[in-house]
Amino acid sequence: MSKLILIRHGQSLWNAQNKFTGWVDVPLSERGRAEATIASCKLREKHYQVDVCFTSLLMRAMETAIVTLTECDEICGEKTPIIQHAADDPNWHGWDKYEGDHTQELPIFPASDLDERYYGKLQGLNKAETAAKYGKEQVHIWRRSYDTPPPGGESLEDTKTRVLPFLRDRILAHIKNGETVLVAAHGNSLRSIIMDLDDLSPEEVPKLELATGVPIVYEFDSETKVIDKVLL
Ligand SMILES: O=C(O)[C@@H](CO)OP(=O)(O)O
Repeated sequence: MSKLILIRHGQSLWNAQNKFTGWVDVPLSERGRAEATIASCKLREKHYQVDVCFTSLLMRAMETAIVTLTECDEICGEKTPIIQHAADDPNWHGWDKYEGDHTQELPIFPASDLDERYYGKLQGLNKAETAAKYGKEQVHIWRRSYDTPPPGGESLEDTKTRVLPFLRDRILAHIKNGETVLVAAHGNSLRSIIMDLDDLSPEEVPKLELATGVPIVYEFDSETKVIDKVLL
């Protein structure tokens, strides 16, 4: 049975400082790495084996993917997770030049399509201070409404517009093959995916909150229809 395991990155240093992060490339905190370790153990307990992994280009999602896949490495089977960088730099001398045994590799594909929502002028600001300045209600609209973007940034609708083609063309292609896919990404790129899979309306999605480092596992039937969803 195909599975899609979604994981929001573990706590980042700016999550810990309550700052808007968006596209700023902030690494995990110590707690964030511990959350990814716990996620890895939970996946092992369930005997899940990952066939392919997708992450955003941002370090906090990549770190989460690597820790999740390597802490309890049974979830990779006997395979080695290897990052498959996009080879569009002419000076790139990377994995595509290597002609080894690709059957022993678990590919990790980093993709900007899965990046966090761009938070525009709010990036780097403290969330509580911003709420004190502009009002709690306004900041809640910027953070959780479907179609109102934060100043100079992306709305959830904008984020969903770039995430969904990637979900359909890249991620669900593996689900159709009966594979187990791990996606390590962000609150709002994952909200976009969950909105689609759970068929949530723009009125329902503001209530959807995702904890850091908690795997959400979807199971699909052979028609790529969701038949089960569990939070580990
Ligand atoms: O700051 C951000 O990039 C996101 C996720 O941490 O914040 P929010 O929860 O407001 O969407």
